[in-house]
Amino acid sequence: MIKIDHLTKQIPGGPTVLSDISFVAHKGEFVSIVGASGSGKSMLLKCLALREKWTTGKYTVEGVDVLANFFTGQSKIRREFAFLEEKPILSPSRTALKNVLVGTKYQTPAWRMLTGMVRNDDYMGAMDTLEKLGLLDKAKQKAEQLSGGERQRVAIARALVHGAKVLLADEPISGLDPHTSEQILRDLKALCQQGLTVVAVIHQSELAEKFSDRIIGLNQGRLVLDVRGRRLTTAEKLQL
Ligand SMILES: Nc1ncnc2c1ncn2[C@@H]1O[C@H](COP(=O)(O)OP(=O)(O)OP(=O)(O)O)[C@@H](O)[C@H]1O
Repeated sequence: MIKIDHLTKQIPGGPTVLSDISFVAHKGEFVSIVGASGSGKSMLLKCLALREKWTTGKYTVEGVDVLANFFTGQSKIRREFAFLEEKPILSPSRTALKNVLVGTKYQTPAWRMLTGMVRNDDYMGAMDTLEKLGLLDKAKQKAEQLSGGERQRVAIARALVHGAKVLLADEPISGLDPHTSEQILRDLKALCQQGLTVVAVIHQSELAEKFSDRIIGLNQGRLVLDVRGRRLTTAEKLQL
């Protein structure tokens, strides 16, 4: 379980961009973060990924205080939490399969990223994962020839192959057409049913309602909604 207690982030010498945020995300849950532009969604996700520091507050994973424990806290997050960028960074001249196998700088040693060398027995797992995400026929295609939705799914496959138990996705469907957006969210939902935890920034609240188990709503850095297992009421939507 991921647990955030009273997290506040103040930019040094600047504004407070997250104020007193508390929520939990259980294993296998699909949690959407919604809110207007500038409400702090990406900042919250980056704090969860340890890409940003917060000012006060406690972050625990499986009961372990993340900041107080290096190996069972910070190191575990770096190993098991994958951050999915809005526009995934793939190596354009490498195939989808090679991108999945090689991993990112957070997932794999630098020498492997540079040389592209992988173990033969890793191939089967990568192909299985690409198949699960409907990309088997694209495995040998160069990343630069893939569509936006396919690139996003390659990034998801890459995270899974490198052992991600939690996906932190920053607007994973931004710029994609409605059909592809739903396909990606359906894939993520199916992975949650297999035990993956997903925390995703989603701009369209109707898609968040359709696919997520829990909706966290932010307004000007404050948590204004924490809704589980149902759609948002009109009054709740007005709070965003
Ligand atoms: N380094 C920084 N210095 C000052 N302000 C910052 C910094 N980083 C973020 N902010 C501010 O924090 C607020 C929240 O930013 P964040 O990117 O989390 O918003 P968001 O909800 O993800 O917005 P969007 O939906 O437009 O991507 C914004 O007002 C932003 O300007």
